[in-house]
Amino acid sequence: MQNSISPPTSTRLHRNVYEVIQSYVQLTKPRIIVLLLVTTGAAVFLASEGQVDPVVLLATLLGGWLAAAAANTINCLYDRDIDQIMERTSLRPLPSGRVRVRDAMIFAGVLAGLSFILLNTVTNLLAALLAQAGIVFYVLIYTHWLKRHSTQNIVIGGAAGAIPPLVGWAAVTGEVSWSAWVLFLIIFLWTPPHFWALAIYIRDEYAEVDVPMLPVIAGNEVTAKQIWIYTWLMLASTVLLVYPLGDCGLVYVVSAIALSIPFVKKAWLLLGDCENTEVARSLFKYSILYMMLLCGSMALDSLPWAQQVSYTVAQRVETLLSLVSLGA
Ligand code: HEM
Ligand SMILES: CC(C)=CCC/C(C)=C/CC/C(C)=C/COP(=O)(O)OP(=O)(O)O
Repeated sequence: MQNSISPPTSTRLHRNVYEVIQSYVQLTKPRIIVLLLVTTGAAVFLASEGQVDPVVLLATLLGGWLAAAAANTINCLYDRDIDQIMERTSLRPLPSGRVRVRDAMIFAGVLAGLSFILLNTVTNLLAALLAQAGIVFYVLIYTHWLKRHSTQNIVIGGAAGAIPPLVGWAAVTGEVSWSAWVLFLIIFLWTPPHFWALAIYIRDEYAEVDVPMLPVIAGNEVTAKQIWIYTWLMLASTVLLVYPLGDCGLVYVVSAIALSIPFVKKAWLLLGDCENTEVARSLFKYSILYMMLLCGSMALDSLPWAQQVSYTVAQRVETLLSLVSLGA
């Protein structure tokens, strides 16, 4: 007989199924994947020059999601010892025992395999191999080799997080052009301000588990200076899509300039007040919004109406300049 206080068996079963699914989803670090996919999507739009094939777009996003989910699951497996100690990560599915190690391994293998099959079948081999390279780089170079051994861990290891746009570009064109490498460069240079801002306000947690993040070893002042330098390098790299590559036009230019102002302001504030964790938190949060909107502006800019706007404005400017030079 059913106990009058406990919920009926079917409700409990539903709750259990829901909790299991939730645990596996958490293992993939889903919120981070959203932004990785936004960068992939931007590459698909740019490479398609306004003629996006919805099947390619969907397959690339799904394949990219599967690969990133596999990479994050393996990272959770590898780091479960330190994740158990850090407050921020202690409730993750592996340290809290909600998912078994063996099951997580199988899950990661299945995700990686499905990613390869999907990308290779619907797009091409290069895109599939690049996604697998992203997993290998993130797991071996970042998680295994650098994370616990170098203050430059996220600079070099951060290259893994810059691979998704290469996957997107390759999925559309079958190759990786200069424009794809510029997208890679933008995300590569964005990663230090993104992560070190966070590392400044959770420095003690990393110190507790002996992970040599820059603020732990070199202090906040050095980290804030590095953030300042990388911010400018990253902003300079965003120009390359306009000149010399000519991939983006007016919508992107206006957005990139507007979005860069708060970035510089927050990095500047941190430079002057590097112990202020609220400023660091605000820069970390803004770095995410910045990348999301910058990629959105690239996608918008690739659409025919935006190309038309850029063309019309360029023509008017040219006419104006020739009138000015005639008058001079
Ligand atoms: C080595 C490079 C990177 C490191 C070490 C890093 C590290 C982190 C960490 C520790 C967090 C906090 C996660 C948490 O609270 O559990 C975070 C959040 C986040 N990261 Fe990164 N990150 C890197 C690169 C990237 C890249 C390339 C992207 C996407 C393009 C990205 C997107 C995000 C997003 C969207 C969040 C917020 C997640 C949330 O709202 O919970 N990160 N990052
Ligand atoms: C193409 C492809 C599949 C590329 C892989 C891209 C990828 C999964 C990037 C993740 C970057 C990231 C969130 C690092 C944080 O790891 P962490 O271990 O420092 O974070 P934690 O302390 O929160 O665990």
